[in-house]
Amino acid sequence: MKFFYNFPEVPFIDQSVITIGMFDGVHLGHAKVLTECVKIAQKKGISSIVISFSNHPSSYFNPNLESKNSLLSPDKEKIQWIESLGIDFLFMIPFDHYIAHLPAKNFIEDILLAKFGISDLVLGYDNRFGFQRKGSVDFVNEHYSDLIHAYSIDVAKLEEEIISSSVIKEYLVLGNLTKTTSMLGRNYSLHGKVVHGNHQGRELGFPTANIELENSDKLIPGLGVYLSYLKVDGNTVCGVTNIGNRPTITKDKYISIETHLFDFQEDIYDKEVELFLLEKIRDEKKFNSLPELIAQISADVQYAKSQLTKIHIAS
Ligand SMILES: Cc1cc2nc3c(=O)[nH]c(=O)nc-3n(C[C@H](O)[C@H](O)[C@H](O)COP(=O)(O)O)c2cc1C
Ligand SMILES: Nc1ncnc2c1ncn2[C@@H]1O[C@H](COP(=O)(O)OP(=O)(O)O)[C@@H](O)[C@H]1O
Repeated sequence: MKFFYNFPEVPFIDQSVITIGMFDGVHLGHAKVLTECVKIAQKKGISSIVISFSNHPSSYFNPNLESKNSLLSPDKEKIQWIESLGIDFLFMIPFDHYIAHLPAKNFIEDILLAKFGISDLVLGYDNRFGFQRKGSVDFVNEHYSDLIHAYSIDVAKLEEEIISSSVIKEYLVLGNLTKTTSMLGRNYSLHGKVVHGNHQGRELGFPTANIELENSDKLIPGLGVYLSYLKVDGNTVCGVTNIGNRPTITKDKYISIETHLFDFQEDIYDKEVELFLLEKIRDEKKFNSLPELIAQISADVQYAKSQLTKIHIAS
């Protein structure tokens, strides 16, 4: 797959199937839409194109609502997941004044037709595009049916609940990894680098790899202790992760993400890692003494190890 951060200046291709959307998280609902694009493209022998945005439309309309603007999948991850579904071209354009005010008619005529020779448009059940969200399957069928076949993809649900990026974000904030995993179709993960902490973990008997996130826009799940595994140097190592401000030791203002890895003694400072979260074990707590914190972490480790006997983690 090839990806670009701007629309091409000149006509790019003469026939294509296109979908448009933020696709944050590339969850199972998104996968249905993207897979349909690939299917149509293969059947017709044409290219599949995704038009997405490098910033969330909500960050344009509500720039101050930071929590709402965090992403399940910043660019790098979005590119990876969209590519894995077989899409040919991804355009991640800034959601700016021009895009926000571009009427659906111009979106279709100046971009979809002029630059990409669109023959098929696939949209999710509630997907809209163009100024005031006027662009839809009905709009295309009404005005452009001689040029474009427009398809709407059925809503994807999990146990009667609509799968959506905002619902997944809510589950992550609540620490519900079971729902998150089922809606994403994979484990939620955080990319980052192992950095130095206060070097206290070792003294407590539980060294922790402190992870600095690669992307500050990435949504951090709710504070607490999680059953998890870490990919480092091509190896998969299980452990327990604390996400929080460590009220027992020092109430940090910032949130730290730190993982104690099982049966592991290596120095992994400065390594690039991917941390996968499987299950929330408990909320973070302020203990009255260090021995109480240590006893609780021991219990967390014991519980996590017993859970790990019941699940398979692909290496
Ligand atoms: C599994 C696990 C659970 C933890 N739970 C708590 C907690 O409930 N409350 C707390 O204040 N700190 C908690 N911590 C954080 C420890 O206080 C932290 O690991 C210690 O401050 C070492 O930090 P360092 O890596 O910067 O040296 C937890 C850490 C781990 C690994
Ligand atoms: N079992 C382990 N789990 C996590 N990190 C480990 C482990 N064994 C060794 N390490 C290394 O030790 C570091 C953590 O030690 P710690 O005393 O908690 O220091 P820091 O406060 O800098 O994180 C990790 O970053 C990693 O390089």
